[in-house]
Amino acid sequence: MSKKTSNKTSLLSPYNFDVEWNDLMDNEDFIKIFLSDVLEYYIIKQRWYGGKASKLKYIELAEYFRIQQNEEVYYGLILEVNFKEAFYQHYFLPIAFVSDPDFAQDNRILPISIKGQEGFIIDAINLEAFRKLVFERILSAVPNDKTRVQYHKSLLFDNCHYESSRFMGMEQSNTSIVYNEKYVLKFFRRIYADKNPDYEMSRFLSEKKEFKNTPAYLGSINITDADNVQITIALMQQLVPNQGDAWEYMLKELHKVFLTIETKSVKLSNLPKVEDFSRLELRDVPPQIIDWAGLNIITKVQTLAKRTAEMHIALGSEFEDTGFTPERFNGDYTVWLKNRMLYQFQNRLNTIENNLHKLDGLALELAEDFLENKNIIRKRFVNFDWTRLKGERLRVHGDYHLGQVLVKDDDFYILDFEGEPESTIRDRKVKQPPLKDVAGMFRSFHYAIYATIFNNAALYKKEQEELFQYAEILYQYLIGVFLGTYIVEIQNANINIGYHQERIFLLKYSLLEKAVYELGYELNSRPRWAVIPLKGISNIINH
Ligand SMILES: Nc1ncnc2c1ncn2[C@@H]1O[C@H](COP(=O)(O)OP(=O)(O)O)[C@@H](O)[C@H]1O
Ligand SMILES: O=P(O)(O)O[C@H]1O[C@H](CO)[C@@H](O[C@H]2O[C@H](CO)[C@@H](O)[C@H](O)[C@H]2O)[C@H](O)[C@H]1O
Repeated sequence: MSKKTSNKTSLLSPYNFDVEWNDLMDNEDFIKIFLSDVLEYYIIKQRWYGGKASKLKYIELAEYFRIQQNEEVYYGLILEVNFKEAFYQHYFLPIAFVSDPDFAQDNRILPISIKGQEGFIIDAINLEAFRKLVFERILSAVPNDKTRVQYHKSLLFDNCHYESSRFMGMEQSNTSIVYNEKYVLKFFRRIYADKNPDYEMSRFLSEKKEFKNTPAYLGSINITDADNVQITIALMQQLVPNQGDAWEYMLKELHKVFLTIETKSVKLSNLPKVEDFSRLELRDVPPQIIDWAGLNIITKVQTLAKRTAEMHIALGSEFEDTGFTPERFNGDYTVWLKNRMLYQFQNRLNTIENNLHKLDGLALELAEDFLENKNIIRKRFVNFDWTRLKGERLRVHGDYHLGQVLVKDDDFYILDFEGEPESTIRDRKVKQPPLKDVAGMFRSFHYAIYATIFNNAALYKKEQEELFQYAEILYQYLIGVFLGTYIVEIQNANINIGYHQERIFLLKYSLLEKAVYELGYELNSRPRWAVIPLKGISNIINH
């Protein structure tokens, strides 16, 4: 190997290697230069890189494998990124060598010359030939593939051929490719030494349980690492043509509801209140509420509740695969839960203390209340007595909110089963009360209602404080209508989610857990929104 310059950017003249592409990964000089000289600079700029808030120490190559078809070879790399704060993360990066100087100018990682041929190493996903190869390898997958790189396909993925591919181009933490405008292949970027829950859940729900309201599972790629652990690197699903996600949809609908306050002169004092967590059928919703909010938002919430129940019914109806069989609450779960809650809570206290200066007005007031009430909140988390719970725990979605649901015509499709981003891969697979997902969705309703008020402050005539009172009434009806449908559906299918008081206890517990989780998320990424979970926490502890 000879090096023409010691500069560290990808605009350099190439590093020369006197080896074939097929042997490049055995070349120690290449690995050293690739990992330390250039990759650090490349990786921190990527959208999918999740280590931006920490200090990168060094990158190691944990594993590499070949993604190939006949003579065409690409490398899949599993990179171990080590941080100064004493933790590490793994990322998947497939690489290709291209010699066309006009190609992928913005996506080059390293200029090299291999056996005299000058070119660049790039992220292979940029290369159509690579995307086509991956598509064809999944399409031609054989049953029970036991090789190191296992391609799998479902019976639904058949009778087609490669036509086109493009980046999906959505705001996302992984990289998804749309094929033939019909299929979506998600390459996972952050990799965990296990099967990805998104793959497990998608395959289980769609292939095994034929749950229709999630994109159909079509195929996947898993690799077996040096410790014989299976690691998912890609998931192929049907593309669901849609009109956007349920978050955008709700924001639009809620804006109309808030405008109606003026156009129909809806008086707060005329709106009947409803008890927390009531179960409401349509006929239980008072005419004043229907007249204000409109029938559409109510029936949409019922449909979403039905789909949520059907997802949980599918997840709760497995008796063979122990990864999915329902379980009872027990002492081990309780110890696990309390440790997790206390750790998360302490971490949030610290985040609030460090970020108080970013808050003002109502948010600051509520944050100060939060700190003052810390012992009461902590006690709520510790007061979890499993001996009083009769319901079951299931595998759940784990990060269920309106942004994970697609709207298609009058129906909803549930996506992204990767679980809660801050949790370890093992924690994400722990069986939980399904009401935890329901609470996630209720928090999202609460978010959507408050986001509507904040986003449109100038368009509404009433003071914010008064709008918050409308907000709380609307929220209580929406969750009541959701529960009215959800509980009937789930009980008709004999899934045991506990008796009335137990359900309310689990909902409140999970709402508090989720709001505390959100508080950290908001303070780190969009402090202006921290007021929403703070309001949620205050509502829960003051009731
Ligand atoms: N099968 C699909 N059909 C249609 N759109 C999809 C599909 N899968 C994902 N999307 C779109 O891409 C977005 C990101 O997908 P998601 O699975 O949440 O990715 P990530 O895990 O990278 O965040 C979704 O919000 C949705 O808009
Ligand atoms: O990126 P993910 O979908 O895995 O989820 C994370 O980011 C979400 C924000 O996009 C965050 O959700 C929170 O904000 C939503 C509105 O943007 C709201 O609907 C959710 O109720 C609220 O939790 C989610 O918690 C986080 O895991």
